[in-house]
Amino acid sequence: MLPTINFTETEAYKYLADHFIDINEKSLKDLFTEDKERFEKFSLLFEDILLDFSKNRINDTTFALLIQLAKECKLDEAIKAMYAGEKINQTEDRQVLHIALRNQSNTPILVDGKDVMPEVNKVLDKMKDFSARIISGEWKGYTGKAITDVVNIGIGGSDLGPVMVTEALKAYKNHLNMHFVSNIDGTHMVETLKTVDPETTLFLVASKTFTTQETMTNANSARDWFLESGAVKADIAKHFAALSTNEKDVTAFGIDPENMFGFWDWVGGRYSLWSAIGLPIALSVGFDNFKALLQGAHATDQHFESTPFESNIPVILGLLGVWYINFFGAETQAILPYDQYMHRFAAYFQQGDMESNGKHVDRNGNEVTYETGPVIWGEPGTNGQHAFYQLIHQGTRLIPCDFIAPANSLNPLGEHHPILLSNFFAQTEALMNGKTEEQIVAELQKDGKSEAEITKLAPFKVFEGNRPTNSILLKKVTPYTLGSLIAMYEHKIFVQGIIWNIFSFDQWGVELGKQLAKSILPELKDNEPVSTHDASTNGLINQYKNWRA
Ligand SMILES: O=P(O)(O)OC[C@H]1O[C@H](O)[C@H](O)[C@@H](O)[C@@H]1O
Repeated sequence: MLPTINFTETEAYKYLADHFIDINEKSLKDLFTEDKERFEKFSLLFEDILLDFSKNRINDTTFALLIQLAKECKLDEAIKAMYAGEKINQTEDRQVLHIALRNQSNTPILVDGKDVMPEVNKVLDKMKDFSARIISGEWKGYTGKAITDVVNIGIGGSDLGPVMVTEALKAYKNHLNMHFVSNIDGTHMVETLKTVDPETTLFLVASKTFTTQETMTNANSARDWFLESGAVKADIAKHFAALSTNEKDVTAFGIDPENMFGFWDWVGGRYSLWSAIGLPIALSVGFDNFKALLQGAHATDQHFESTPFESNIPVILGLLGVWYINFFGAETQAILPYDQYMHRFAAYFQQGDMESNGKHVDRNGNEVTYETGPVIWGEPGTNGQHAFYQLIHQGTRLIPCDFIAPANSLNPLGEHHPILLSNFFAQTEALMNGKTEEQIVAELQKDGKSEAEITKLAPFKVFEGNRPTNSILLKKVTPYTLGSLIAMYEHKIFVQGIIWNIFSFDQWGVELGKQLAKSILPELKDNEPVSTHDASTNGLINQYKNWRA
């Protein structure tokens, strides 16, 4: 069982609330002037990842109080409970053991007294064997040709992780063409099928439950398309595999259980890329790279489990988020990777974070009296700079940003990478220091502007600065480093969920819309006007019925 402490009633919270008044007066610039050791104190090197959190609105006292907050909220007990396989997903009565999927040390992890590692390793071995046969061309389609294209059909956690990682690791990719169909919008499937050949395409039906409406509808359409190509039912075994926990429905769909890659209900959908759901990753970059991804995540898991909070990266990232959300009133968190390959990283953590911590009821079942999970958003640099950074620099909201960049490019092309990184360094510096009115005036005077022009323009050109950022510098984007980085963000989400006293591993909030869609679907069959809903919904449905061809 997880502790159920209201963090706003802790000693640390009360001190932090007072201390916030002091810190809120201070500029980051002053904090750097006051403390020459600031970078050394507030940065951590973990293997090939440097986290610099010195450009945050904290000082020694803030840091100590945040650590105290984590301790008072019994974060240590919560971490132990997760690693020990306790059923910390209490509303679904399940363990939370994505750490077992990447437990490369292979130490026993018990679920209801039974070590899960032999099963985990069995599926990994099956993935290894299967991916090798597909990649080498030994596996043949129904007309004897090797597989050239893989279409993953899944949504949410059965899509976003594999998409994000296969994109992030594109530089390590083999000849297989990867496609991902998630949306129920027929366009997604139709446009994908236009580019593939049934004789050389492998479909992966990825669904933890194997009941998700979008995925099952897409999978049925893919199977129909395949059978219309001249293939017969028996050929399905050569072109369809399932990544699921639900063997019964996989078999009913017509997929050979031999082609089923299983996982378990103690793997949350948004934490499942390390399981059989990661098969598209293993196919795209080879199993050794997939294993390296797991190893990187495992290294973070060990760090998170055993490092004192003061130098524990996920703990620090989580606490900084709490500091901004609950004391400064920040509503969002931007994730800004300066790496084109990582262009889906923020989208991935939109599900990871917002589905986990978008909760308004605490672990006692009471309405919370404080803010919880932030809105996660972001785009790769430098594109974002030319789009929304204006608001980050000069808008009215405080937006904590994580800047992520690799020191080495996987595509060194002329001066591109130094230019990219100069922007990465410049942005956090600009956000911190801003630009004062005196600096602006001096600049305008130098440009020969008149006093009248200077007075008119200066206020618009001031940057108040003092905007907090984390910088995460990676030596290079490798499968291992990426695995470590993803796991850091996962555990950060866990830390925040514990502090906020919410359940991070259920997702009841996605159910209502699904239920209503199911009851509306039969109403769309005929052209009779509906009157069973509110006026707005009736009006929309009836206009749709009028307009549809
Ligand atoms: O893998 P599936 O069972 O098809 O689920 C796919 C997705 O569906 C749901 O809407 C959940 O909110 C997600 O957490 C999940 O990842």
